[in-house]
Formats: sequence, structure tokens, C-alpha cells
Amino acid sequence: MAPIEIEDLTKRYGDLAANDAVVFDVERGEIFGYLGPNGAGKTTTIRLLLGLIKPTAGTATVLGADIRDRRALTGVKTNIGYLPDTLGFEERLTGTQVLDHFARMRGDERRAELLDLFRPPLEKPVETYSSGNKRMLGIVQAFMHDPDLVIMDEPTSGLDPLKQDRLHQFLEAERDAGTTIFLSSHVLSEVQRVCDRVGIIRAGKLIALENIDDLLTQSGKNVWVHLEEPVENARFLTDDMIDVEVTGATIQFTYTGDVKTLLAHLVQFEIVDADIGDPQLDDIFKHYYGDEGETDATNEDATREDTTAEVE
Ligand SMILES: Nc1ncnc2c1ncn2[C@@H]1O[C@H](COP(=O)(O)OP(=O)(O)OP(=O)(O)O)[C@@H](O)[C@H]1O
Repeated sequence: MAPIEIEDLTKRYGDLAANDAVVFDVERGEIFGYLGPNGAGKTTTIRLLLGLIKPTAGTATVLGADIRDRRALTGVKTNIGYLPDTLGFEERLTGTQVLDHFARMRGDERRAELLDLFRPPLEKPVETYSSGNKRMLGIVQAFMHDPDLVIMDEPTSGLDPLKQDRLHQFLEAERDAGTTIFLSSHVLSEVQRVCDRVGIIRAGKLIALENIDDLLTQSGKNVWVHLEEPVENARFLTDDMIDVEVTGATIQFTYTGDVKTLLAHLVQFEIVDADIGDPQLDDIFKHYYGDEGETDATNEDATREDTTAEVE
């Protein structure tokens, strides 16, 4: 059984489907990236998986426990690490006291090793921490009981590039040692770097589920051509060119056909300069989202059902 199996998972807030019949599995020993812009439904899925909110329909299992079965879910939580998007630590406690609290619930056999790596301050109250240091404490908390499955909501938000890099290397090493990692992100370079597979969610619906390498290769080539002078679109453009942008004599597009055919086509024109390259994940993301990349604060005024951010 896969560590996470999601079946038609649905969560409605009034008319809004924050998750709409979402289906996918997260396999053992992979880093799975869950992508989508603000408001797409990523946090909703995570909170459902942790039993912090209840599904309207459908279900999921996490380490074999049905998320609707409170007792079963509590049983497996000792083997799950969770890094919430908003860290709900008791602000007056020191870092050490926060970690002691989680250690009493789930253990802390890797605490020293993780503190050595991520180095959050320990002796001052959490309310005085920078957001980056708070996240470092959260990372220690999420991994210190050596869980089989770690769920992270926007893990690098607030981290400087060096700390991001340290976290990415750490996640890759954990994955190689067999830990399953599910992370949500809208930092596409991060997902492209560390994730093995990716699920893309849009307005509550899963719209892509792919191995990262396949997603990048299937998505064609990014082509940029600068011509001696503008030509008529009808002469230049072919059906294999998508996401086309023409600015004067410069044409940019994604080419979904065979590269040899493209080159044979291009030589008919007076080309000043050209570049043909592999797409990046952000190009693919733009393709899926179009102009909606900046969604979608829909229903922000709806009544919030639950604001708990910490695993019980
Ligand atoms: N408790 C709630 N009550 C009403 N609407 C909610 C509630 N929680 C989330 N929503 C709505 O559900 C949708 C999905 O929200 P969600 O937080 O899952 O998105 P997200 O992809 O995690 O976004 P972000 O990247 O901004 O964290 C949004 O439209 C949001 O306003």
C-alpha cells in the first residue's frame, strides 16, 4: 500500500470546491511535489490528510489509516512529520521547550543531528525568532522522530537561498534513505530540483500528475527566433507551435513536434538569431494556468472552519 492514497477527495466550503474529487497516490521513497498558485487547494488537501478538517466526500489513507477514522489516524501520526505553512508554535516557549513538547508526543531520536544541521536558536522565546529561524525549528520538529512520511506545506518559504539549499540536499538524502516526502510549493525551481513526481492542482481539481522528467520532455521545446524582418504569421506559424508570442520580428513559442521538422521549416526564413531549449517547469505551469497563474482569492470571505495548524 502506498504511504498516501487519495480517492475522490472532496472538500466544499459552501459553493466552493476547495478540493474536487482529487485522486492520486504518493509512492514510498519519493519526493512528491504538489503545485498550484495561491488558493488552488494545496493546503486543503494537506489538512484533510492530517485529519485537521473532514472531507465532504471521498477519502484517503495515510500510512494505511483512513483519514475519516480518527483513532487509526492518531495511531499513525507518531510516524508522520508535518511542517505546516503557518507554524503554530506556542510563542512564549523557547525552541528547546517547543521541541520537548513534540518529543513527549512522538520521540526525538534525531534531535541532536538535526539541530546540528539546521541550527535554530534554542534558548530564546519563539516569538523573537525570524521567520526563517522559526521554519528551521519547524523542520527539526518535523523530522526529529525519524518518521516514514513527512508532509510539508511550502517548506522553504522565508528561507534564504543557502538555507533552501541545505534543506533541498537534506530532503534528497532522506528520500534516498527511504523516507516519503510530500511537499506543496509554488516555488517551481524548487520542485523541479528536488521532486520526482508532481501533481498540479487548479481550482480544486488535479489537472496533471506526472514524473517530472516526463513532464519536461513531453512538453516540447522552448523556441526563440529573431528574424531579419517581420513575416506574416500565416507563413511562419505551424500547428506544432503553441503558446506563441510574436513581437515584431521576434517569435517565441513552444514546439511540440519533431525538432528536425522545425529546423527544416526555419531555414526558409532569414534568421538573425535563434535558441531552442528544454522548457522549465515554470513554462509548463504557465501553459496549464495561462493568465490565471495569479489566482484566485475566491471565497476568502467565507467563514473559516478551522485554523489549527499543528498536528495533534
Ligand atoms: N476554512 C475555510 N473556509 C472557507 N474557505 C476556505 C477555507 N479554507 C480554504 N478555503 C478556500 O479554499 C480554496 C483553497 O484554499 P487553500 O488554502 O487550500 O489553497 P492553497 O493552494 O493552499 O493556497 P496558498 O498557496 O495560498 O496557501 C481557497 O479559495 C480558499 O479561500
